[in-house]
Amino acid sequence: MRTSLVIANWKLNGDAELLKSFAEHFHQSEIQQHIGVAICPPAVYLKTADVLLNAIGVKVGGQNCSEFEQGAYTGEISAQMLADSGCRYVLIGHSERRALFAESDAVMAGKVQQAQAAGLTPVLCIGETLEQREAGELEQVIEQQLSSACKEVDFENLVIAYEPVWAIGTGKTATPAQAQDVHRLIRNWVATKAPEAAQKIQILYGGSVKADNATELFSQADIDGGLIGGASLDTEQFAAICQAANVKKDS
Ligand SMILES: O=C[C@H](O)COP(=O)(O)O
Repeated sequence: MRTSLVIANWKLNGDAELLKSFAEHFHQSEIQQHIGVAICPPAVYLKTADVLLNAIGVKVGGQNCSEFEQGAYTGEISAQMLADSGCRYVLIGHSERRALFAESDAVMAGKVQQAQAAGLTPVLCIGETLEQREAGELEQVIEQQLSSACKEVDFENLVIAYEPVWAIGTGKTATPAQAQDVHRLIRNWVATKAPEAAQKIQILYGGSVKADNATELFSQADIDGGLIGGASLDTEQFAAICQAANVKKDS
């Protein structure tokens, strides 16, 4: 059985007070005893998150890591530094990194390898733009993003997040059927590389997930939870999304 995973991506938002509010809420609700729950705050709050959240079973993650292990790379944070700060996960290749910071497919493999070498679970983010979808390039884009990033990867220690770019922060969610189709495509692609891991790998959906659409999305056969942006800044709404993910899938 696959257990669900819900990850909060705070992006360039949040502060120590919001972390405290999360900690209080999850200390009470204990949903993290039934599904995986993680939070990716801005890097300067990771140690605070480590202290407040790891103790109650909510995992912590970075929003990005360097493709380099160490050296003269001003402003970068290595995967090992994230691990040292209490992280279990790191987001790799979020569409905002790709579009706004010119991260190409070419650097993804290095980041995934660095993350796994540091003992982190990379959360590889992939997804198509509206133009690509309308041009009939969906499958090609998804497979290209997967194959560029998954070189010498351990599929047993990988999470994939499907985030259609046109659904991120726009209020336009993919329909459950649209999302399920792509999640199945992703699982089938993983099966061609690692058949056993394909049934176990958690594939998350991201893009305007809210408390009121989470249940239908998470009930799809190949959707194993979510990567939540805007709605993760509201503790109660994020907790409701976590409750909606409390379903197990056959593996
Ligand atoms: O990492 C999260 C995704 O970018 C989704 O963001 P959103 O929930 O604000 O659409």
